[in-house]
Amino acid sequence: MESAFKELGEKASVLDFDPKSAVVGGGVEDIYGEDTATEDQLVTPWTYSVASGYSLLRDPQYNKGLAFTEKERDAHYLRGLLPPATCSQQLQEKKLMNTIRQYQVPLQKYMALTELQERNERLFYKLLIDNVEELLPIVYTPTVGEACQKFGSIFRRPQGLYISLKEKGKVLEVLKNWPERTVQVIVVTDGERILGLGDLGCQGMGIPVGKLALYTALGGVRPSACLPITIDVGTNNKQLLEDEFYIGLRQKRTTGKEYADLLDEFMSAVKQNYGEKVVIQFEDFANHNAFQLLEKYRRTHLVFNDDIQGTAAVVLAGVVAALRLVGGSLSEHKFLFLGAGEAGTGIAELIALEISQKTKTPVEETRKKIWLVDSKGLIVSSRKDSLQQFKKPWAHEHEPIDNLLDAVKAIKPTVLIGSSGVGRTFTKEVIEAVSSFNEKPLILALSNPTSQSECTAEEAYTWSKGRTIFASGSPFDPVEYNGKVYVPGQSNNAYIFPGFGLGLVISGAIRVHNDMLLAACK
Ligand SMILES: NC(=O)c1ccc[n+]([C@@H]2O[C@H](COP(=O)([O-])OP(=O)(O)OC[C@H]3O[C@@H](n4cnc5c(N)ncnc54)[C@H](O)[C@@H]3O)[C@@H](O)[C@H]2O)c1
Repeated sequence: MESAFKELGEKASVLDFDPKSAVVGGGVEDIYGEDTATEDQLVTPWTYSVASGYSLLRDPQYNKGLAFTEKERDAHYLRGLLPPATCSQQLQEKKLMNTIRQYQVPLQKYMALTELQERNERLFYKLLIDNVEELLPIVYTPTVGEACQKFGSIFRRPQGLYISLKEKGKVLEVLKNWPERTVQVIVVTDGERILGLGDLGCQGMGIPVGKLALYTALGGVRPSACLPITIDVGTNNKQLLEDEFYIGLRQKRTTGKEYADLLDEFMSAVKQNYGEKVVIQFEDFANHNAFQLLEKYRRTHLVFNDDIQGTAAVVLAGVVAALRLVGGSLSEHKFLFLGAGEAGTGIAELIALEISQKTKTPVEETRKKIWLVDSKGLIVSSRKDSLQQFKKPWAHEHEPIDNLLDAVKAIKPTVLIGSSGVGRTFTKEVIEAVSSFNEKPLILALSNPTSQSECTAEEAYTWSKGRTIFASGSPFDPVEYNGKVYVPGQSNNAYIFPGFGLGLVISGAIRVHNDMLLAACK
């Protein structure tokens, strides 16, 4: 098969590699602890082997299947390796969409798309771009959640990079095993809080893979510049630990110093290998790590936590857009959240910042318009000592309330936001209560996947007698109520992270700031 490869050496840069844009980083800390951009340095060009013939048909990056033209078949030693017919990409797309639409089970559609990605990457992205509304729920929430749950059983070819405790001390070497040298966006998870499904350990890989597919389909970032990574530090999911098909480390999650050291090694290795300007998107980390990691690395790396910051930007954008229907300015509204984790407190803070900027009021004041309920009830000042750090700014003066319904009645919010990851928590009583003092209540049921949504679109419209302005994290179909069709919105960070990440890449940013998020949501 050797003859089937053409050693192109430096010429390969024309195809896939631009040495001028490649940098190696390091970063020097300045006296304020903020490090500054590293001077771009040229790196030695790699020698690339570009497949032809039989190997080309098995190289997903370049394979076109029957869409190879007669001329290409001659040029790339493909004669006889394909049936005589040629078929345009449009026709291939039509055929595949027909096949995918025939599958009744969403997971089968997911698997068909994964196989396509592994076979013919260009066609996969063409399909995704042209049919984004139809395929988004497959490669992303809700189906990707099920795919992660069953990842071990449906696992065929590895996608992305796995860094486990076994690789401690060798993370840089692992990164060097990845075939692409020019990486612009990394999405990384440790699998501890996959959607609202909890700890899925190593099987969380479906999330970075799905998110990065959207970076390409919606953001236009080249697939080869996207790197999905799962950091496997074990799992506390007993079912997975006992599952013979589980693909991850079979041990309880490591915490404390060992966890922090591995993350540290990873973050430095990324910078060393890909430079300063690679976006590192943290995804589906549990909140006890997510806030700390963001705080720790936001001054030294181009990091972005989609659950905290992406969700915040997209929800603020949604709320501002909804004001055209519900009336009033942002500062005239009162917000109540169910769920005070990454999504909830992230959104709350960005809303408070926007009001602060608009009204020239200190953010400590504007936060008072926003209330949060967690698993122990309304967050109030008497609970302050026992609250996690990220909840403390939301502990306002109020008597304790231990459930959502009473909190709704007491606070009388105009906007009700669900971000607890617990399904069916916006009950009939809750929605009726919020509808009793609002002409048009704004209700956002953000928890994913569909099974964890705080309520369905149908429940929201029916229980509010068609008055709610509603959006959800996972998509719902339009609902007919009293002879009128209501089309629910989808409030999901998928609307923002691909564009936000692209913005970071093309602007050459080296840090993420809140102003960028506010600009993105506008
Ligand atoms: N739509 C989107 O774009 C989007 C973005 C991010 C997260 N989410 C979804 O939001 C949910 C939460 O994500 P997160 O990252 O904030 O998780 P998290 O674990 O950081 O936060 C969950 C919060 O909910 C609280 N909680 C748990 N059970 C509760 C209960 N029974 N009653 C009240 N509060 C309860 C917890 O105390 C915690 O404050 C997940 O389902 C996730 O998929 C959606």
